[in-house]
Amino acid sequence: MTAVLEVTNIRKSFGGIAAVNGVSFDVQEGEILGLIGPNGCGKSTLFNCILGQLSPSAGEVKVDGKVVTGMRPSELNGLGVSRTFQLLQVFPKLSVRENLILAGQEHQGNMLSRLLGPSDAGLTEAANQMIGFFKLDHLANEPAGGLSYGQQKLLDAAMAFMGGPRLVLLDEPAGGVNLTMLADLKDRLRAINQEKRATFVVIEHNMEFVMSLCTRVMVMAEGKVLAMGRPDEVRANPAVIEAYLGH
Ligand SMILES: Nc1ncnc2c1ncn2[C@@H]1O[C@H](COP(=O)(O)OP(=O)(O)OP(=O)(O)O)[C@@H](O)[C@H]1O
Repeated sequence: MTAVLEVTNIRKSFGGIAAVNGVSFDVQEGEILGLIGPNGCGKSTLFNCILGQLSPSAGEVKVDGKVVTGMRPSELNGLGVSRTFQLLQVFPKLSVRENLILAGQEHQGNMLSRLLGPSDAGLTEAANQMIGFFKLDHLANEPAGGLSYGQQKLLDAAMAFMGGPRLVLLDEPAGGVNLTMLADLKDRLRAINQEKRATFVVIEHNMEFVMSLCTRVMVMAEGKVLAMGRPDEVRANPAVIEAYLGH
């Protein structure tokens, strides 16, 4: 079976600092891989190297067996790779539905259809489905800026799933989200993973969220992989406890 994502020996240095120092892992179809580690250990840099925001100093990235190292984010979108950022990417003045339509257009990456096609690019139905799926029906016509922070994070996650991506990289989806919304977010991510067979990689500092959502967890420390395994294995790993969980 071919992995959806294969990362081999990725390195990225900034000046003299090796932010990512030889990281290899793969993610199988339908998996939810958690990526944890202390601040500054290289998680975001690794994401950015996989997603074309940064070009790695060395190493290779494959999606569905195809080498994509150094591809631009828009090209990766075309291959069904999507992401969220640590900071919200919603447009506050646009409604929830309009934000979803815009995200869908971006994933289509086709400027010509954006300019020449219908104004919703034929995406209203897909946006409505996503609104239903993420239980945002009562907010569909509200400007995103009027939503609570947790609701905006839910919308931000929903936007990454427009266009039915094969692989989604989520950067701190639970950051700053209150407990009630956290349960909703986890529930929705689980459901979309199961129903759409979407594969995720999730960077997250909320340990309870990661351990209960993910099928496997990778721990990074100082630019390297410290541990990889099922949540219970990682929790019990003495090196992980020493480097991270214990603090
Ligand atoms: N553009 C950059 N220029 C110089 N150094 C950088 C740059 N981006 C990241 N770094 C450095 O690379 C290292 C890894 O940072 P990175 O943001 O990837 O860590 P992280 O694990 O995502 O941290 P956090 O959990 O705080 O988001 C840090 O030492 C950081 O200061």
